[in-house]
Amino acid sequence: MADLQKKAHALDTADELGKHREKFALDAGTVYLDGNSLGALPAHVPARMADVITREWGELRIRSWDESGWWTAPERIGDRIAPIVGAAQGQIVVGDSTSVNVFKAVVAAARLSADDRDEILVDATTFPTDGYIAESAARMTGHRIVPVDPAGMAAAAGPRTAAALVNHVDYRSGRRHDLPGITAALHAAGALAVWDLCHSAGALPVGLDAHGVDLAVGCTYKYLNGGPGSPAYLYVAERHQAAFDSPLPGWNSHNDPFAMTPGYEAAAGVVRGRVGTPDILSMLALEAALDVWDGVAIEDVRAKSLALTDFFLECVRAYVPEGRVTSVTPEAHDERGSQTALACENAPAVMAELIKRGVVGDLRRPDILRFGFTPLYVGFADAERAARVLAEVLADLPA
Ligand SMILES: Cc1ncc(COP(=O)(O)O)c(C=O)c1O
Ligand SMILES: Nc1c(O)cccc1C(=O)C[C@H](N)C(=O)O
Repeated sequence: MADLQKKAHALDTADELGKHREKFALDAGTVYLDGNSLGALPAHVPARMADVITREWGELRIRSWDESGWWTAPERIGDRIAPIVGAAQGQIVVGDSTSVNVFKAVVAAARLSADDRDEILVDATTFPTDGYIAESAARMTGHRIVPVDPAGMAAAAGPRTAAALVNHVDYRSGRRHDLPGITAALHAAGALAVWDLCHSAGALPVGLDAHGVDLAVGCTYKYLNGGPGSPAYLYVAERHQAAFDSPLPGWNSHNDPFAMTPGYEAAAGVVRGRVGTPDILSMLALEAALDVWDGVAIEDVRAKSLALTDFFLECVRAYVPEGRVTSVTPEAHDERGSQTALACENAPAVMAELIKRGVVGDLRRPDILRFGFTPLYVGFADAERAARVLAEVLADLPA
């Protein structure tokens, strides 16, 4: 135990990203490993929100749509997210929930594809909302959903495939899927690639432009720390924007919204991914939260994320008796996101007790303990403590 604690100390001392932790509101008594569900609060956000509420809303009122830049916030904040996911400017718009953006992206992909293609492949292991929404979208566009395990996605794409909706990192297992390979295979089959980045954006490089992704969606409340219910985003590759035909053509995506004409005319660019009035308070909290990324390279975040999950597993192996937990997250670095998922008997009771003892992960029923590692604020001593407390809890609870 002392050896691993010493090692954690050495790793934390050498960690260039360690200094970012002080930017977050965290308490020393808690190891927070649930940033893959709700990211921690960047400490400067409350002051910014006080200004938004008292001055921008309270004093400027309606003038803030122009003078405080409220109207253009969805594109402006999209451009802040862009470098984190490897996109050039002008391709990401922020707003609505991930679910709503899945709907826009799947319908738009179906409309962008050739008429004789009637299948939409969907990650069979997807977070449920993507599956539900894709199924409804497909019914509306006259397509058929084909559930496919991501490992078989490249092989499943064929002449009838219009598009595929795939998660970059699986919410449950933490498995990272092969975004470049699957995207290339879909393109070779003449289909479009739609990616859900909820569990990868802010945790690892995505390379949307470099890999030729067509459309993508993601949330901002996990590794981007935007806050509970912060707006999601939609990526539309520049080459698709002119033909992007939104199924939700609200007035905010109109070419001249304040003309208030009865006929719809889509705005140019990614603005056509907007729908109605943006949720400005959440959006501006997200914008402020993104300040923590100034000067941070996503490659460095990835390197630390892998080191953290490696070290956590090393500590689990050292402390937890063989057979009590089984990692369902792949060992191979290129198949892993930024979480470790451990299958465990009696998992609900184990997670409840972990949380009581200050180690906050979460449970995915029936038997998965999820531990998310956010490299900007989680350190190696946290990983060691989490594994140690897990071993103590398991020793105190019957198998
Ligand atoms: C992969 C994935 N997609 C979508 C969502 C959620 O969508 P929404 O933001 O609409 O709740 C989550 C998590 O909540 C998720 O993990
Ligand atoms: N979005 C969430 C919420 O509103 C409440 C509780 C959890 C969430 C989540 O984000 C869950 C998460 N997507 C997951 O991977 O399980």
